[in-house]
Amino acid sequence: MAAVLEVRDLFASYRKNAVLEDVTFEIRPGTLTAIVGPNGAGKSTLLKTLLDQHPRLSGDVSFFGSAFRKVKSRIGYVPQRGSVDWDFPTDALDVVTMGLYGKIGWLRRPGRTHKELAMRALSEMGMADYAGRQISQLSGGQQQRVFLARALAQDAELYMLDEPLAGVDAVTERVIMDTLQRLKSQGKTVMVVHHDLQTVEDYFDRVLLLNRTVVAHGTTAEAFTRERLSAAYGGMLRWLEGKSG
Ligand SMILES: Nc1ncnc2c1ncn2[C@@H]1O[C@H](COP(=O)(O)OP(=O)(O)OP(=O)(O)O)[C@@H](O)[C@H]1O
Repeated sequence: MAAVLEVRDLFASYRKNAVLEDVTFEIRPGTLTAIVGPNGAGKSTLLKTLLDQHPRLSGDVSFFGSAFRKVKSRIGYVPQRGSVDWDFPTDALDVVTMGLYGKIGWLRRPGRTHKELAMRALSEMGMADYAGRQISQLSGGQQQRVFLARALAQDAELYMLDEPLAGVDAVTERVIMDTLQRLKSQGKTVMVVHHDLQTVEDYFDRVLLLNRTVVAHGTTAEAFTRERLSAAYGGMLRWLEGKSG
């Protein structure tokens, strides 16, 4: 089957500081992949560069065999919660409805069916009761659920999430992971920047281990090994001492 995402020889930097160097990998449909690596490894920059939010110096990126701008509506992106202005005066339902703009068209106003789609996505995330709540008045975990509802409403084929589990409680973590597993079982493709090494093996079937370049990529059993992790993190990882395999 054709790749959902193909990345070849990708380089990116901030001014003169190289962040991504010669990044090459391919994501197949129906997979759930954790993007793992130390702080500053370039995980967020990778997502932003793939999604044309950060310039690439060189390299090729194709989604479904096309450039990002041609297939945008098939890709749902959930940025890091901290990168968003949550004081912006809008409510949860509007945030989700705005995610539908690719479908609505920029010149048309959302109609009743769009609001219904958005409500359904909020309900799936257990957030229906908060539809009319200003987003500044939601907890971190609730904001994260609204963000995921927005991506769900978009009905994308590929979902890219930047640390969706950061700072959320155990219930929200469960809701989010169940949702991602369900998307996978529906044949969708999901890529998640993930920090908690303890849960990688439980939650994900594939791992892309990144430290400026791809250190390992494959099934969790292949890529998430002691050897590969120490290559990515250096000898600094105490947690590795207790890890088998
Ligand atoms: N806007 C920016 N301007 C300059 N340098 C930046 C900027 N954003 C990130 N960087 C630098 O680029 C490198 C990669 O950052 P990035 O946020 O992509 O890493 P990350 O793997 O997502 O890190 P973390 O796990 O801490 O979120 C870091 O050294 C960071 O300091």
